[in-house]
This record gives sequence, structure tokens and C-alpha cells, in this order.
Amino acid sequence: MALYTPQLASFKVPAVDNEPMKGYAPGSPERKALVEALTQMEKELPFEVPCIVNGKEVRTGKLAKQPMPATHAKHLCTYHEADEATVASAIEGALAAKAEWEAMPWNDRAAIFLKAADLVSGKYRYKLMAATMLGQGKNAWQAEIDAAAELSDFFRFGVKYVEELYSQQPVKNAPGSWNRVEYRPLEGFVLAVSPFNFTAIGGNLPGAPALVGNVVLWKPSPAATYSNYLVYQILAEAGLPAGVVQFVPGPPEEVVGQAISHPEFASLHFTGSTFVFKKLWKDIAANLDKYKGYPRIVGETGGKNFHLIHPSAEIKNAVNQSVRAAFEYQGQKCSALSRLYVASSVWNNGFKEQLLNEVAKLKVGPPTDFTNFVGPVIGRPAFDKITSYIQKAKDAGGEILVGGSADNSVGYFVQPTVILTKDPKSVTMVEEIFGPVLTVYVYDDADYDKTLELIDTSTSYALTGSIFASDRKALLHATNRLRNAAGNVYYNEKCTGAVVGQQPFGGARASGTNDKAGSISIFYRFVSARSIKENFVGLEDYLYPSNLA
Ligand SMILES: NC(=O)c1ccc[n+]([C@@H]2O[C@H](COP(=O)([O-])OP(=O)(O)OC[C@H]3O[C@@H](n4cnc5c(N)ncnc54)[C@H](O)[C@@H]3O)[C@@H](O)[C@H]2O)c1
Ligand SMILES: N[C@@H](CCC=O)C(=O)O
Repeated sequence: MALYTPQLASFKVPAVDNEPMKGYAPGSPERKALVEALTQMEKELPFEVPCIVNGKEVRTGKLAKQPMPATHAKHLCTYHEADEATVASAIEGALAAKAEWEAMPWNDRAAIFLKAADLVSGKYRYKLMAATMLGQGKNAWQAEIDAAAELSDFFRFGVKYVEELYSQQPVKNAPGSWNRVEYRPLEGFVLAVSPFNFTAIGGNLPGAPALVGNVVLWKPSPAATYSNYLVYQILAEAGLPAGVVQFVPGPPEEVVGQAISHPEFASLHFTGSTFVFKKLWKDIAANLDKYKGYPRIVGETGGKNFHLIHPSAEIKNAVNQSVRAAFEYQGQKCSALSRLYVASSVWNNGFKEQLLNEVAKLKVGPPTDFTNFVGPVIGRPAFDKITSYIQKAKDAGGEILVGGSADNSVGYFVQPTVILTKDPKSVTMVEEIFGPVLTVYVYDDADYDKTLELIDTSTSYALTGSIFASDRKALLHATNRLRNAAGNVYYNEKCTGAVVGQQPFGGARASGTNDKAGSISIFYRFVSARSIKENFVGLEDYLYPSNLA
């Protein structure tokens, strides 16, 4: 018989805080360290990335490349794509690792993730950032907020939230009894399918379910393979047992299709486009009879995020926030601003001029030149898609106020573009572009209510939005009218940049299941609670008083 694990104290996890962000100003030690990491990585690339199954490297020989979006001349890594046999053994290995992982005391699971957070923000900070800059095209600041800060925040706050979750216990006990709830991991395995645009999301999609005791098959995005591989290595160095997370890059449809056809498939943890998520949901539904239970489907998807500028808005702030929201990371954040509704009095009294001046000044180029604000878009399909949307906007009568050009001779660069439209339902006001393209619709000051209606009903998405107003009544009115138009709403602040522990993140409608990454809510999706009632006093008689004569 197995020994019990001694539980000799009720431990408290250390207090957590957001990772302080470094500035990377010229001459700063962090800039020096990051430049060194970039130089080293550029010297050593291309890397070879295997699949990792049961803690062991698997080289299938089926090779694919992760390009570098700023330069066609090089690629960051060559990776081994998981084939059918590799995926099958990854699932089998994960299921074999499950019993021991779920039996590991919570404090030890927590310690692994706290250590991983420290490795991310310490020992591997600059390496992870360099991989994110070279592979995903982020500039230093964008890499800092993603690969250093958000990823370590996900791990640290995750531990705090799971401690809180586990402490949620029934509030009543009848005399002579004790009620408890235990938060079991799901039966089977979780499939994590992550996007290219955040290294942190890559880490959080397998990390969150694993923290509550699940085993996970992780299929990273082909365009983020190397940074995600480093995240896997960090988790392993922190002590994550072999098999708990299986790293299986590979052809998306095959790897994912095989995983969701498996009878032990228990959950999909997805972040990516709405189109792919809907397809996977339908595929899972079609497989329903194969599964042991009802799979938990968690997906955060696309957005068509808005800024609403009321006549009472403070112009300089609204312009600067809009520039950051639309063009940081080339507009490749699910939360990026892409439709801007401006009151005509504001537009004509300085907003237009300031916006166009600022956008025209944005410096575009490779992230290794720290003075560039805007870098490359992720790859050829993105480049083609974004430029085709600019063309569609022109064809529909949109006026290009600034930008509009693109150059893919060296890397995939699209100039920050502002389009003015007279049609609030034109294609670039409605569909997700995922690039540095902002469409502006100028409304009559008197049409504030009509504009709220437009914002709410023009698109199928509901991820983020911001209201700029100093008139409190206008702010409140918009908040109420737009209650379902965004899962994250901001006042006088840009619609991007949600921080773990501060703004739980996610949207509804076509933007996802709104399970709020970076909050306690997400962890409920990966546990299946069991209620336990223990009786301390015996029953003397089975009859109830009402049965007595
Ligand atoms: N709401 C959020 O929190 C959030 C965060 C980040 C990104 N996003 C969204 O993600 C999208 C950008 O990321 P992306 O380009 O990596 O998204 P994507 O949908 O192309 O890919 C996401 C993941 O799905 C996989 N995939 C693609 N096609 C597949 C298929 N047919 N079958 C199975 N798997 C498949 C990809 O390989 C990748 O791992 C945007 O729509 C953006 O809004 C949303
Ligand atoms: N945390 C990010 C969202 C990630 C989406 O790509 C933000 O709010 O900017």
C-alpha cells in the first residue's frame, strides 16, 4: 500500500506582485543585456527544435522552419513536426504521467510554477525576449511586456488564484458532519493550441491547466516555435515532471485533429482566430460520442476593438492612446484598436491633425533597431491579408489619410495606415485585419446615441473598447449602452495592455468564451469539483419523525 503524503501544515504561498518592467533606455544595463542576448542568438541561429515527449527529445525528421519576419534571409529555427506516432505517444505518455502529477501536493506544484516565473523574469529574461523579438517581430518594449512580465505574472498570479480556488469551501456544515470540496483535474488530457502573437499566452495555455493538476498536449504556433520551446525548457528546469506537458509542434490540422479524436480528450484551451476556434468547436461536437465526458472548450479569439471619442474628450490623451493601441506590435494584438469613432467637433479641432502627424512619424523597421516603434508583420499570409484589406478599403471609397504602402523586399513591413470612411459598416470597420490599419469614422456630435448603436451592432466581435470623455454622464451612458460590446472596457485609456491580476482579459460574442485569462475564473474551467460529506455520528433509526404514528 502506498504511503500517505504527510500534510503537516497548511502552507501559504508567497505574496505575489506584477513583475516590474524595465525601460531599456539607451545606456541602461537591461538594454546592454538584451543587445548581448540578441547578438548571441543571431550568431547561433538557426536552432534545431525537437518535439518533447515524456521529457525526451523526439526528432521525427519531418522538418519545418520558423522564419524571421524582419528578414527573409534567415530563419530562427528548424523544428521537427510531430507525426501521428509522436502525437499518439505524447497522449499516451501524458495519461501515464497523470496520476502522479495530480497526486503531487499542491504546494509542490505551486513551487514549480513560482520557480518557473523566477526563471522567466531572471535567468532567461533576455533570451526569451530575444527569441520573441527575432521570431515574432516584437520591439524591446513589446517583448518585455509579453515574454518577461506577462509570462511571469501568469505563473505567479496563477499560483495565488489556485490557492484562492482551493480555499473555497462550503459555508455550512450540519451538526455532526463536515462538508468539503476538492477540485479534481479533468479526466483525460487537455489540448493547448496557442497563437503566434504572445509568448506569454503560449506559456499560459498549457500552464493554467497543468497548475491545477492536468496533463497537457501543447501545440504551439508554427510562427512562435522557438520562444515557446524555450518556455517549455524553463518549465522543465523548474521541475515540471516529464509527460505533464508534451511539446508537439506540427501541422496544425493533423496534430489537433488527432488529439480531438482521442477518447481521453477532456478540454481544448485555445487562443487564436475566431474562424479556427469555430471550426474546432464543430469538430469536437462531431466527436462527442467518442468522449468519456463533455469536453471543456475554452477559447479566446478575434476582436474588432473600438475607441469612442466623445466631444468632451481630452484630445492629446485620446490621440496618443489611439496611436499606441492601433500600431503597437503592428496591430497584431487581439485587443488592438482598429475602428475609431470621433465626434466631428473633436476631429476638426486638432484630433485629425495630431493623429496624422503622430502616425506619419512612427518609425518602421526591424526590432533589433531599438528606435523602431513598428516592426514587421508576422509572415507572408498576414502581409497579403493586410495589404488586401487596404486595397478593399480604397475600392470601397475609403480615403487613405496616412500610410497605405507596404514593402516585403527584405521583411514583411506595412506602413501604419489610417483610413477615413464615410460608411461605418465598410469592410475595414467590421472585419478583423490584425495589422497596422486603423479606420476612422467621424460622427456628428448630435449622433452620439446612434454611434453607440453602431459600435454595438456593426461587428460580431466583443473584445475590447475605450471611451474617451470628461463628461461623466456621457461615459456612463456609453458604458451602459455598450455593456455587451466588449469584455474589457477602458475609460480615457487605450484598449490594449491588460495586465494579469489587474484587468482579467477576454471577450464574448465571436471574441471567445470570456473565461478571463489572468484571473481566478480560468481555473474553474480546468477542474471538476467533487463534494465530500463526512458523517461523525451514527444513525440510530432510518425512520423520520414524520413516519411515526
Ligand atoms: N482573445 C484573445 O485573448 C487573443 C489573444 C491573442 C490572439 N488572439 C487572436 O488570435 C489570432 C492571431 O493568432 P494566430 O494567427 O496564431 O491565430 P490562428 O487561429 O491562425 O492560430 C492559432 C492556433 O491554431 C492553430 N491552427 C490554425 N489553423 C488550424 C486548424 N485548421 N486546425 C487546428 N489548429 C489550427 C495554429 O497553428 C495556432 O497554434 C487573431 O485572430 C487574434 O485576435 C486572441
Ligand atoms: N494582454 C493583451 C491581449 C493579448 C492579445 O493578443 C492586451 O490586452 O493587450
